[in-house]
Amino acid sequence: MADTNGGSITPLARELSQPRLASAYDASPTGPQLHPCRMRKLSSCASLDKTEPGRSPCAAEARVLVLNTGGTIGMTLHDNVLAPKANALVESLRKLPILHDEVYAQQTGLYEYYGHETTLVLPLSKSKKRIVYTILEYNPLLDSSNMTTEDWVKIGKDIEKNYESYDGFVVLHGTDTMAYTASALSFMCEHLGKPVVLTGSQVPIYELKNDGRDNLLGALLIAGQFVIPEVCLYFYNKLYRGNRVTKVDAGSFNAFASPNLAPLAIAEVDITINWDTVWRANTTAKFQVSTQLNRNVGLLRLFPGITASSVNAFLQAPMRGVVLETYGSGNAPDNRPDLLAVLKKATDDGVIMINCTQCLKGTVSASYATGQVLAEAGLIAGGDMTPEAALSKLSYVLAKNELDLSAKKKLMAQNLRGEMTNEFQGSQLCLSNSHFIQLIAKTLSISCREELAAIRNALTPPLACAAAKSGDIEALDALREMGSNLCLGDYDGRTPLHVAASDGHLKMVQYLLENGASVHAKDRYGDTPLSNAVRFRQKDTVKLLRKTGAHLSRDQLEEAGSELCSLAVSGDLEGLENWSLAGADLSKPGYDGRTAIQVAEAAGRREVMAFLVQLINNKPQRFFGDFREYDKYDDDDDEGGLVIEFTAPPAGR
Ligand SMILES: NC(=O)C[C@H](N)C(=O)O
Repeated sequence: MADTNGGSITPLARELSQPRLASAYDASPTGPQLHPCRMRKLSSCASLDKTEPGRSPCAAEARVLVLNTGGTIGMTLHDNVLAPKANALVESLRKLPILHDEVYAQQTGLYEYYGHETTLVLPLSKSKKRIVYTILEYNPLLDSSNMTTEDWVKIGKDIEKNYESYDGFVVLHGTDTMAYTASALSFMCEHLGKPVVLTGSQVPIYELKNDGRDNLLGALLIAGQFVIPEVCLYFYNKLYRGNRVTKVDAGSFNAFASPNLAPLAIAEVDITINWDTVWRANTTAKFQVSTQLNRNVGLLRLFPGITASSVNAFLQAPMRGVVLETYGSGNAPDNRPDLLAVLKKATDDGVIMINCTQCLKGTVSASYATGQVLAEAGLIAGGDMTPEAALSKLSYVLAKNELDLSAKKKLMAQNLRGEMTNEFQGSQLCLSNSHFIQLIAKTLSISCREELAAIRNALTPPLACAAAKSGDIEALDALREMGSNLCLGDYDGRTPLHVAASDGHLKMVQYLLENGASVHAKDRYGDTPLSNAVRFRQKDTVKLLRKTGAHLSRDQLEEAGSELCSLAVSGDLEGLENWSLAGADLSKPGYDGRTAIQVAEAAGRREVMAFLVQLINNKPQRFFGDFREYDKYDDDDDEGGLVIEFTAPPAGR
């Protein structure tokens, strides 16, 4: 097994690991040639950072897909009213130097490489990243007041379709119903591992003084640089969890609030991510979008004197789910038997009703008799959920036809995507209070909270990586219980999952995936846990990561052709199999235009050709050796009639 160099791949080790394969391939009869794409990337990326000899050429480029659904950000005045203007946004962004670097685009052949006119690139970010973004404009563009559940489904499907090609997603959207869309998408996106950031503006981006440029820039910087596996909303320098926001101001740039959850990030001089609050992945399942939504849901706001008959009319079929907006901490009149009877009848008939407060901030609690009556009428306490979140959650849960009514009710009471605060939260032991950190702080004479947090953030990722390296799940569990975030990277951006994947600690990989680790984390070299597992030939880990939705990046897929050719020349079947399991296209040409099969043929490696044919035909990939060639292979046969028969591998292999 390859030496993983302590779980952390130094530039030197990386350089040392390449030449054997590169030279074998370069020794091919036609000699080395540079693929045009690679030439572009090498020259462009070299100009970014010449000081890191082993850095993957494109580690510093991230890709973001922008779905432009409409909203004020792209509106212009027609007959004195604002309305969306089609086909105008890309051209005006292209002229804004803070949102597009034309020189870089030209010098690096960006347009030819990405093949479309709607791709732009941000100037170099503070952390030396290039964010390349492609805008997909919807037709028609909508004022968000015109949006329906069909539009949520379209956005969800577009994210799903493009998921593997981008590092993150930005959704441009009107502010009026943005909180509803953000909430709905948060539930629809199951096992999300990448950032989806909704944003828009209060003033069109075409106007002299507007908030659209800053909002779009901030959303792009976050979506391109941080693996925040959540549907978020970015507005006026703050990143919020999408299902926690509500629009609170129609006339200010500061239009949104997240009353019951602190922002996930604040973008001031620097972008500061509050990693303690960011939702952590806990799954080994692949990302998917659930597009089934039940439209028979509604919001009903209590007011003094509301009549039982109007409530009764509202609750009639086909209504299946209702959010009742109640007073204070979830209260309703307990002296109105007529009203309570109507509510009870509806829940008895199978309508799911959620109790949410009308207050902007706070939670539904069982402290008053006036609240108790609603529980008795069969309503489910909605905790501190916003009505927008509760409504879209109902729509999502009610559409799960495989579940019975009680399972649906159970889901409604559960925290699915961080939309409600768990009761036990807050009592969690925090690492900043732990003895270990306290001791270090004392030794260093540190007492202020910020410095304590800085120590914790600096110390825990390397500790977690060390535990992952030694396969010590107990130590990781202790770190996790103390509140540390197992998806954070060390000084090289390497996360515990990178380390465990490199070493093939399968149980550890499984544990990490179930406890917040992201399969999409990239280290400073652009490597992901999957690319590490491939490099170190950890076949079972490759399989598990793939099952969890890990995939090679566009650049890794591009470069795979040359890598496969090198492996083919050296007869490295195990290496080829690992690339194949990781999703590489085995018929991808290398840098001189030949495929691995052609290179194997030129090198006289028939066993490799046979193996590749078997992999390409998707036959069971179970052997590294014994097969017998059925020699109909004819070098002169231009039709390429390759026929190879395999014997069963010997027992016990
Ligand atoms: N600021 C905005 O975007 C408001 C606009 N009416 C919309 O929601 O589309």
